[in-house]
Amino acid sequence: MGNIKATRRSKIILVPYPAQGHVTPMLKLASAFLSHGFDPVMIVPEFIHRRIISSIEISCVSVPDGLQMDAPRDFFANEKAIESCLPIHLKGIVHRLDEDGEVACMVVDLLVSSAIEVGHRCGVPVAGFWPAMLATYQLVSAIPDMTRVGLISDNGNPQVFGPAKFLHNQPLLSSEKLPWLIGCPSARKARFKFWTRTMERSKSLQWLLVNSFLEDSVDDHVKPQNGALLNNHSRNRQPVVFPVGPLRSKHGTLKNPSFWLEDTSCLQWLDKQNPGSVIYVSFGSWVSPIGEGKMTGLALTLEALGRPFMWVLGDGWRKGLPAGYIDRVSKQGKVVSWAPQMEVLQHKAVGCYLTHCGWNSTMEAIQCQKRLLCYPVAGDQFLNCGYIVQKWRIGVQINEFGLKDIEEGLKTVMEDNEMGCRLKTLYEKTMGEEASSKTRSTLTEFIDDIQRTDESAIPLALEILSSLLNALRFFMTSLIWIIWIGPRF
Ligand SMILES: O=c1ccn([C@@H]2O[C@H](COP(=O)(O)OP(=O)(O)O[C@H]3O[C@H](CO)[C@@H](O)[C@H](O)[C@H]3O)[C@@H](O)[C@H]2O)c(=O)[nH]1
Repeated sequence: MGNIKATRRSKIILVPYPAQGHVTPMLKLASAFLSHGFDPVMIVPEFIHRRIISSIEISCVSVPDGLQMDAPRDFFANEKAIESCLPIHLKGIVHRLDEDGEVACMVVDLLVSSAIEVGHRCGVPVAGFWPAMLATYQLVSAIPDMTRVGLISDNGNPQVFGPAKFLHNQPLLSSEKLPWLIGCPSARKARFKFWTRTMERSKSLQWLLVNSFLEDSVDDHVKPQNGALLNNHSRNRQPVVFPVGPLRSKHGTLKNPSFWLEDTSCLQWLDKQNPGSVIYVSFGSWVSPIGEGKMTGLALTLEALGRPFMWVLGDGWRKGLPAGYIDRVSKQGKVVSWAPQMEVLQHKAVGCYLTHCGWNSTMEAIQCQKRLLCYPVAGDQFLNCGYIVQKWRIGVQINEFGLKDIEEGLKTVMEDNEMGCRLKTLYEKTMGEEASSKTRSTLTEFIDDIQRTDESAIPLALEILSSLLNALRFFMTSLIWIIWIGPRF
């Protein structure tokens, strides 16, 4: 690969979805572009910009989202901001950054699909980004096929009931757990509409970078060359998929992209616990609270287990904790609002991780080789859980928070010696030396591709210019003929 700085197009604009689980992998991608010699520029709403700007070494531009600074930013508030407020501001930023034709490409999280259209309108090449598992992308991109064969209705409601294989080679998934089936019927309908619009817009993309490796789910794809995948499973046009994950941060460029202050006192607490004894509990950053009844049940069960536990509980999650609970369990359990999760998972005291199965947390657990107790809550988490439990067998699913349920789950994960071996094998397969080098070369392949597009754009531009000049010459000749020569006959 040539030196990018020596060429004109050195900027890559990255547009993440405004949530921690999306911004973190996008920053890791930005960091990878930086080490390839590009100047990555992240575009984030003001409320995120304020929180991360001092801790990252990637250029970051803030954009208004039209919401009050302290207003809740749930899925639908974000959707409104992305559809109505982002495009106009983003267009101005892209024009400014591309003033001298410096932008090589825009990388847009598929969940911010209005930005795809902005990129096209500004004449900048656009690549999509999928921060989660390839299998989930395949599942949502199969929506038209699923509707056509009657698996789901036109509104996304399942027409089959119970566990089913929605795509060949994927684990069983209950039809009620399809990624858009969240909340009341009108919310489900609105989410399904969001996904159909997202996938429709993504058809205009030439490339899709996925924060995932080749899971056992890609036989609907053919491999045209090296690491890239050409999706041929649907009649619909699809972008070429580049599995560039799981993305990991390069030291120095990403100190701490956390939206919230990390409570590092939990690390000293972990230092005092016996190796492999602690249950780490966290439901990520984006999941809505699971309800007061379930919270009470989980709190009492963790206490009754008599084992040390560390629990991440943001303010909104504390409703349902028994009165005085945190003080009462303080010898046995450490409760924090936000933790330095990677350091926690790397700690030898942590024996297993009770998780919501968010994709980033799943990859971090594999990286740190921690066994999983899975309690998926919404969206892609059920499919991720299917892979963890049915395919990779590195964890078990917990359906209830009763003492017996958790005790049995713990027994299974902690006493299964083979599970440790499977985790090690999976780590090697996904993040070992060979896997990392493959990931790097897949990213290089993508970069070569955008540069080829850039080079081929110059002859195309010259060709268009020459056609315009020919047309102009023809017009002028005709005009001269009409004005000067015509009247003489
Ligand atoms: O105390 C904490 C808790 C979490 N994290 C980090 O926050 C991220 C959480 O990401 P993830 O596990 O993917 O969960 P969510 O934040 O909930 O992510 C949303 O986005 C993901 C990527 O699309 C989806 O897989 C999830 O289902 C969706 O909820 C991870 O990097 C964690 O290390 C911390 O740093 N400290």
